[in-house]
Amino acid sequence: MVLGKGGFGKVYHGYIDDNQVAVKMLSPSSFQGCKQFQAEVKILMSVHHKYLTTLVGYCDEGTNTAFIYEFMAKGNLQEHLLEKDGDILSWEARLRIATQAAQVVLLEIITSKPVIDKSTPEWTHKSKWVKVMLANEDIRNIVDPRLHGDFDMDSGRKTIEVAMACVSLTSSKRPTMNQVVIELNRCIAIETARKTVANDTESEHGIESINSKFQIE
Ligand SMILES: Nc1ncnc2c1ncn2[C@@H]1O[C@H](COP(=O)(O)OP(=O)(O)OP(=O)(O)O)[C@@H](O)[C@H]1O
Repeated sequence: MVLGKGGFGKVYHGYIDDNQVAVKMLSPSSFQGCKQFQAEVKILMSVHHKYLTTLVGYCDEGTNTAFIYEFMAKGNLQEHLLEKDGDILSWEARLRIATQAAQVVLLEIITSKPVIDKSTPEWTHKSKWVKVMLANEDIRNIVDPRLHGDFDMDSGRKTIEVAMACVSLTSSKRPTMNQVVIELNRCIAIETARKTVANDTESEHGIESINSKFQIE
């Protein structure tokens, strides 16, 4: 069964003994190619992290080139974000995923793996729109409307600012991954507290306010 398709080629569902695995076959026309395959195997064999899918093996025999990963039963993030029906991810869950992803990126930076794609024309257009909304304090229009405003506005604004700063064209304006993780963790704390003290507006939880400011181009 085909699970999906990425830059290397198709990904199939399989078994090793009784364990489910995902087999990513390198297609002959793959634009990521053999060099990238070898680089990825080298990194994934040495890097282990709870937020990184584990590489359980690989095959590099003649024209048969494949990665074998542990099977992720809950599917991919994009499907969850774009899902029309069913459960949508809460703001808090999204923040946690972003923070965990940032931690992985941090790990990838430490291991010298390139991670961030350059901006596209579509992105330039979209980022201008986001900046206008941010300037107008109009973040409800930016955040997924299916959340119906069920998130803390301060945490929402800060998350968007962090995201925008991360994709600044000028590298000196981009925050470090440590800063990203710290800021997103603050956003999570605010969101968690908002839920915890929903019936107690006079919160005494001493949540740190978000004062730091990123420069956004
Ligand atoms: N370990 C896995 N467990 C379950 N499904 C997976 C797994 N790995 C990949 N898939 C499925 O296959 C699809 C393609 O994955 P793949 O990693 O090739 O693409 P990608 O995320 O675009 O990465 P890239 O193109 O950078 O290799 C995913 O979106 C997912 O649906």
